[in-house]
Amino acid sequence: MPAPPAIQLEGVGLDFGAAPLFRNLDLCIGAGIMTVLLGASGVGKTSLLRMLGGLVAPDYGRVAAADGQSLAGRVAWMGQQDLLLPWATVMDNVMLGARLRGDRVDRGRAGHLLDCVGLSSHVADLPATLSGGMRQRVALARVLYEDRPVVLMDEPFSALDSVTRARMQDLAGRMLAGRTVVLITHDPLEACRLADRMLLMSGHPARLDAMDVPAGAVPRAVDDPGVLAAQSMLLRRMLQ
Ligand SMILES: Nc1ncnc2c1ncn2[C@@H]1O[C@H](COP(=O)(O)OP(=O)(O)OP(=O)(O)O)[C@@H](O)[C@H]1O
Repeated sequence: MPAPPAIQLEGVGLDFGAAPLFRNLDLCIGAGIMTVLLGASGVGKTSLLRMLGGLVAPDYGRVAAADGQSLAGRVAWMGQQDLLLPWATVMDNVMLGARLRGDRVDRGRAGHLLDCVGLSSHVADLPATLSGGMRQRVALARVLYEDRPVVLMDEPFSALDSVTRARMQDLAGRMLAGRTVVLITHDPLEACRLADRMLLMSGHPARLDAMDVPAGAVPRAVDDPGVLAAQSMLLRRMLQ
């Protein structure tokens, strides 16, 4: 994998209608680490992620990789909607990006990733036959298959039951290590397990405050005392 870049936002402003969502925002998304974004609904987390991925252009300022190269082709995206093609099998959905680019597909690797997300018996199924949580796991396998240095994830585990969610956090924490990852979540435990850096967004226009991160390598254990203490502090802060 090519070296993962840092991503720099300089003087970024974004307006939707009259209300400014961002004004003069300066932020560096660290290279090769997992940055977790938290904040109330509607504060602008998805909009920030979309700017990082080049899906929305800022009204002011610039968003660019710190290595000076284009971000195009270096980003894998996992949105709130799984965006699975309804007429393609689970296996074909995982390899969709490669097919669309005309790259050689690797069924062995796709099968291995589907095994990792617990869907090895569903490779030939169509998405409509899966539950919401299973579809989310297909989308996770697809992001992992893309093998990109930058990975942007918008509430990737929101539809999962708590046991499967903990397993997918472990998998994502291990398999995305060393990449530049930005993950949005509403779940303080998820944030404390996965964050190398944690940012809490609040206000209009939005500001970003760095929160303390528990010690230890990602993914941290669900019952790690440092994780549990940080989780309750974070929840208290989010309630304010
Ligand atoms: N394309 C758009 N056109 C107009 N307004 C938009 C657009 N996209 C987002 N907004 C508005 O910008 C604000 C922030 O939306 P955004 O989806 O970024 O919030 P969020 O923090 O990710 O929320 P959630 O946690 O509910 O997903 C909201 O008020 C939303 O209505």
